[in-house]
Order: sequence, then C-alpha cells, then structure tokens
Amino acid sequence: MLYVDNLTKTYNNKIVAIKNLNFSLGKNKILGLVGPNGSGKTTTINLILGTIKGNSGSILYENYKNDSLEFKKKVGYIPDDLILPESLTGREYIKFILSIYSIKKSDKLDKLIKLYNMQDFLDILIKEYSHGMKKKIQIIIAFSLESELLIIDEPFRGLDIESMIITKQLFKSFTEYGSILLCSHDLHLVEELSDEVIMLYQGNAVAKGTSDFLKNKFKCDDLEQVFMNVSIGEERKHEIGEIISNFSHNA
Ligand SMILES: Nc1ncnc2c1ncn2[C@@H]1O[C@H](COP(=O)(O)OP(=O)(O)OP(=O)(O)O)[C@@H](O)[C@H]1O
Repeated sequence: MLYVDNLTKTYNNKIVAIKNLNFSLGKNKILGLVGPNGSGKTTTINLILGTIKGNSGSILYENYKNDSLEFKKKVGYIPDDLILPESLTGREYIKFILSIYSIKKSDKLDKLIKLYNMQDFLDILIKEYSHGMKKKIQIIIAFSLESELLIIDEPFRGLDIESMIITKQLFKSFTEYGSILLCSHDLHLVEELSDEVIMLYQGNAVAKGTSDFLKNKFKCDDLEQVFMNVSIGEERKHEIGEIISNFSHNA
C-alpha cells in the first residue's frame, strides 16, 4: 500500500505546485492521476519517487520511506519523456538496467519481448528506434523488474493500436499482484482502467473517487465532463463555447 500524507511542495519561485495532498493506493488497484497542464502531476510523481523534496508530508510504501532501498525495489517508474542512451542497443540497455537490480535472467523479460514483438529490434541502436519502440523498451523493462507498484506517466503515447491493447491487458494482469499509479491526459483510458481517480487543479485534489462516484456527484456522463466541471471555471467554459460555436474558416 502506498500512503501519501499531507504533501505540499512550493518551488523556489514561490509556486505552490502541490497543496496538502492525501491519498493511498492499495494492492491490486489502478489509481488515475489527472489534471490540466501545470496542475501538479509531475511534481507529485517526483515527490513520491524522492527525486525532489517536499516542504511537508510523508510518503510510505508499506513501512518503507521513499529514500530507502526497499522502496526503490518495490516502486518502479515509466516516465513520459524517453531519454534513453542512444548509443546502446535495446538489448544492452535492458541488460544494464536489470543488472542494477541484480536480475541476471528473467522469464518475464523474454515473454514481454515476444509480447511487444521486439525480438528483431533488440540489436539495433536505440537512436534508430521510433518513439513507440522506445516506449515499448521502457514498458518491457519496468514489467520485468520485481516492482509491486508501478508509476506510469502517459503509457500509451506513441504506441500503435496492437501495443495499446496489449498494454491495457498487461496492466490488468499486473494488478493481480501489484498496483499502478496511472498519470494521463487521456480520460477515456483512465476511466476504462482505473479503480479510482484523483483530479488535480492548481495543486489541489479537486475530485477523488471512482469514476461512477464522480459522474454521479457532478451529474456527468463521463470523466471528461467531470474534468470540465472541476478544472475549468464557468467563465472559461463560456469562452470556449463562444469560440467553438462561432468558429469558421473565415474567422
Ligand atoms: N522546477 C520547477 N521550478 C519551478 N516551478 C516548477 C518547477 N516544476 C514545475 N513547476 C511549476 O509547478 C506547477 C506544477 O507543475 P507540474 O510539472 O507538476 O505540472 P503537471 O501537472 O505535470 O503538468 P503537465 O501536464 O504540463 O506535465 C506549475 O505551475 C509549474 O510551472
């Protein structure tokens, strides 16, 4: 179980990126973390991973603090930006990461390579990979490790349709023993995959609960409408409506 308690982060420029954030994520669950640009999602992920320090609050996985080795073994991360060592082949990079975690041979790895049809691309340099291939390598590595919780930022960006379908199935299968914090702007996928959702707006958790609870609460048909309700003011909604309804090629 991941516990995030009363987390606050103010950057040096005085921007309060996260205010008193509380949530927990239990085993076998997927929690969706969504919000507009600049709402604090990346800051939350970095705080959980311990790559930045908060002003207050605590983060625990089971009883482990996020600066402990146990935490780092149990909590994995797939970032959105794909900064990989371009001068290595896919195989060399996989081997390097697994060696950091002292994993010599992994049956899961072989299965994942086949699943994503990457066997023919492992011996070419990463600089020759497409965006989707880099994403697949990141996913293959993350699911090969012994992580119990995976924090995944925009997992589907750049993936082709087959890989998206596979990845959704993989997430569901992973939750038989682990849990996922899923950060995405794609609210349809978040609604489809998540057991619960947190919506951030200007660093505050403005909506929290299951998709059904949120749709009922805000009397909406889907999460996109809930998002429009909680993260966009009436004035902005009106402005968008005006621009769209009066939009023409001559405008
Ligand atoms: N290193 C930093 N120094 C100062 N301010 C920062 C820094 N990183 C983020 N911020 C600010 O903190 C706020 C939250 O940013 P954050 O990157 O967490 O948002 P986000 O929800 O991940 O956005 P996006 O959807 O665009 O990735 C924003 O106002 C941003 O400008």
